[in-house]
Amino acid sequence: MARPETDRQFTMTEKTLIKNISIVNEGQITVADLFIENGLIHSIGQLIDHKNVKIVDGTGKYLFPGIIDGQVHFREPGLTHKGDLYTESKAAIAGGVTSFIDMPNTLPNVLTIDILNEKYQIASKKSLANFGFLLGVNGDNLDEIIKLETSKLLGVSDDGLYFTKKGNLLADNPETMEKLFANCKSIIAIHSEKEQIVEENENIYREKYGENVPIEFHPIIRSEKACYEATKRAIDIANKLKARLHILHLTTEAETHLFRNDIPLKEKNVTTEVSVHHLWFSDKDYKRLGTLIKWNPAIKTEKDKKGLLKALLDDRIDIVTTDHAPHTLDEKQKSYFQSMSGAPIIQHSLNIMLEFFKQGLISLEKIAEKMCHNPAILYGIENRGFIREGYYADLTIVDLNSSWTVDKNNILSKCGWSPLEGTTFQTKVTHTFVNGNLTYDKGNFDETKRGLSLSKSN
Ligand SMILES: O=C1C[C@@H](C(=O)O)NC(=O)N1
Repeated sequence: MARPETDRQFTMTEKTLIKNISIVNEGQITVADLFIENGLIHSIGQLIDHKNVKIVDGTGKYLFPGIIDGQVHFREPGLTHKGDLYTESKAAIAGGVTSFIDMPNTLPNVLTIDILNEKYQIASKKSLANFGFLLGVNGDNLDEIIKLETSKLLGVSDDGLYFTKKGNLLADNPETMEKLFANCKSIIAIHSEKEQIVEENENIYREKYGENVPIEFHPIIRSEKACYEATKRAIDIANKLKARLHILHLTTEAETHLFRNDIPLKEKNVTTEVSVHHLWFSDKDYKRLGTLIKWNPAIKTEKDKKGLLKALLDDRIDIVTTDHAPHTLDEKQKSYFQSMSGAPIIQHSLNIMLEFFKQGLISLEKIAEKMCHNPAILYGIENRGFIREGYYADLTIVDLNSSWTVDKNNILSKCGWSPLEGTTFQTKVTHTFVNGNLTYDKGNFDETKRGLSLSKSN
């Protein structure tokens, strides 16, 4: 099988034979051996006999393609007191995530190709996982963006830009959106909330409670209406202009009905995702966790949570992401308006989905589809996301019968806390291979290798 053209630096990785493992891939679970050579999956089959290789006994364990997380905020450059490309990629790998796509709301915002290239440079030196970056887009750089060869970009996005730069957001400017959608050839990933509606709601509650609005009102302020109207309008414009639209982190049951499941993912021009926290938490959790679970868009009701899972299972929702967004505890534990939105969660995303499996709510094959195969298809990522001979050996081994509890001592994200502290998971990631290198082995890291930039298939 031909080696992918993108990179040859991993020819030095050790040859490894994973023996007798249940391989979860492309709708099937098959017990087999898998041989890794030169960073790639060399062969899959029964009893492959190789000498002088590292052996990993997979008996009783499950092998997934490495998770591809389509939405993260690793904070570098500019916000590295919260997290950086080294620390957050390390947390990712402990959670079985081998590739990530990072959003443009770092500092400076990623509004030019130079800044985008700088992020790739930093990641190639620091990231333990494979990486891709979206170029930021808002009203200010729109004219520059549409002059670019956008088909070559992994994607463009407005996500999170409102944290560092007010005004000119896509969701509030349909004319800007139309111009972008008409001229952009890459995927356009948008954060879909109408800020005007949110601001009106904020004013109502500020008048009533001052700065100390109870957090329980967060999903009423960042309301279903704000989400639904923004998503509906974006889809209508995308359909009219034949743009390739991706709605990030869907949060309401109402919005799920705007998406189709009667065509294959490859043929969709409008796709969407759910982030794990919107499947795991609901508004019942605000009382217990307060602003620690303040996210934008907000965690909504039990009905929304159930509706999101239903839409994930019936393929109206295409992928699962984390929106991993570390902030320090100080930044989180503030009054309503002052508390930052977002939380670290990448280390536990596979555990969360496997917990749903344990509850009989989703199959292992569906988890692989939504966390591995579909992100690769959706972003057009070459030679990753599937367990196939000739593909990169990005692989995650899990033990489905091993309990552990999240606490401060086992959290790897730089911010050092998690909204999941005290949660016991019944499954454990035991090994993570990145480009054939056993980067994570039962709690120990091999930090000698760096991840590769994700390349786009045509
Ligand atoms: O979309 C986003 C961005 C993120 C962040 O903190 O960067 N936090 C959020 O709550 N939502």
